[in-house]
Amino acid sequence: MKAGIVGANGYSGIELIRLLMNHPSIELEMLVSHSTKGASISDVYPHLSGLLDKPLEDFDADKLAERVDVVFFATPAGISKDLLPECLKRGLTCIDLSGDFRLKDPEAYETWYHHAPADASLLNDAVYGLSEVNRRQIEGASFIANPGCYPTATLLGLAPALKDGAIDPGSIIIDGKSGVSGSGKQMVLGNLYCEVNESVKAYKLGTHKHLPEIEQEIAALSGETHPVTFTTHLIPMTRGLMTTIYATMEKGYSTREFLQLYERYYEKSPFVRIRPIGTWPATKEVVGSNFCDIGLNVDGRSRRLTIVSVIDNVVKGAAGQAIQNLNIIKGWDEQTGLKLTPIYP
Ligand SMILES: NC(=O)C1=CN([C@@H]2O[C@H](COP(=O)(O)OP(=O)(O)OC[C@H]3O[C@@H](n4cnc5c(N)ncnc54)[C@H](OP(=O)(O)O)[C@@H]3O)[C@@H](O)[C@H]2O)C=CC1
Ligand SMILES: CC(=O)N[C@@H](CCC(=O)OP(=O)(O)O)C(=O)O
Repeated sequence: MKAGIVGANGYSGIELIRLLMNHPSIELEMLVSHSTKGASISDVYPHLSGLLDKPLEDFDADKLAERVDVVFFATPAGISKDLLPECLKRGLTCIDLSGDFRLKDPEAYETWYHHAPADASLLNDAVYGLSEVNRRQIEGASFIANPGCYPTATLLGLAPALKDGAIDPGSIIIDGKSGVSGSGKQMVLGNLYCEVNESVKAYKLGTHKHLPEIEQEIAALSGETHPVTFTTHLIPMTRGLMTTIYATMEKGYSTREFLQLYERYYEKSPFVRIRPIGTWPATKEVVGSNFCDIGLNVDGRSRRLTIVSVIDNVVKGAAGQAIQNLNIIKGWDEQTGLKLTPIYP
């Protein structure tokens, strides 16, 4: 099967390249860029010298349709909503890593993303690609809205408890922390070394575009719509993302009972690892891999459950989950091309 990447030059695009180069059933055929077309990908990224010397090309839906079967969009918000429909029309399988098709409500997209929304019927056609939770809808689909990085860690952390009715969906507080690659490769003053190093800062309080996405999917899991509190922090590391989630318990489970519930829910999900009682995951334990590691703790005094969920933002939070979704679409083993050992130390 042949693949194209639109936005090949960005951080998620370059991670798609790294992973797809090792996928046994995919051949990388067309790399689309915006500002560096004409150059070779290895000119822009010398770490690929001698490994991949493909040219970066202009977006052309007809050329993509002639040359590839699947297109990954790793473009900033507001781009794929215009380009992707051209590929869908031509019968291509499309996987969008941006937020353009995640929200079902076009007005919510306009409010949170400050762009005109995609066509409402297309928003309905897009399958929300949270692999472990929506596997059945993803099988055989041709159009995936890949989840955001914070929503991936958050929703995998919440899904078993919400499905069971074990926590109150109206009580959820999410404390998110991300490495700087989460912001992409564009130049931003706040991402400079001196601004980030030896510091932790909160950002986008109450305005983060992942808020409506998380609320939409909590409603899908619990059947109830509630606002959540979600605070994001920038951490001086390149990759890695942690969400620490707090929720009031509806059922009087012990930590051990919650762990059993989570083990059962993720029994057939090789990329989700549940930590044994009394241990909680660190980002370093998943970086470079498609794993989401989850640790739990019941605070009997406050009747709250604490969930700690970690991922690599560019793998499970972007490129890895996108490939996992393609594997599910095609009926291949979900782990094809993704058996990656985390990089340690
Ligand atoms: N970084 C992360 O951890 C995650 C990112 N995402 C999402 O994935 C998408 C990509 O993010 P990320 O890789 O971080 O972003 P980057 O800013 O690193 O890269 C985006 C790339 O998109 C390209 N681009 C911009 N406009 C166009 C266009 N009109 N046609 C073709 N290419 C275009 C740019 O190419 P050029 O350089 O050639 O101009 C740029 O390289 C975003 O929507 C992001 O929100 C999702 C989850 C996690
Ligand atoms: C550190 C950092 O800035 N992270 C970005 C992640 C956004 C992102 O990746 O956006 P989508 O997943 O919605 O496409 C942020 O918090 O805005």
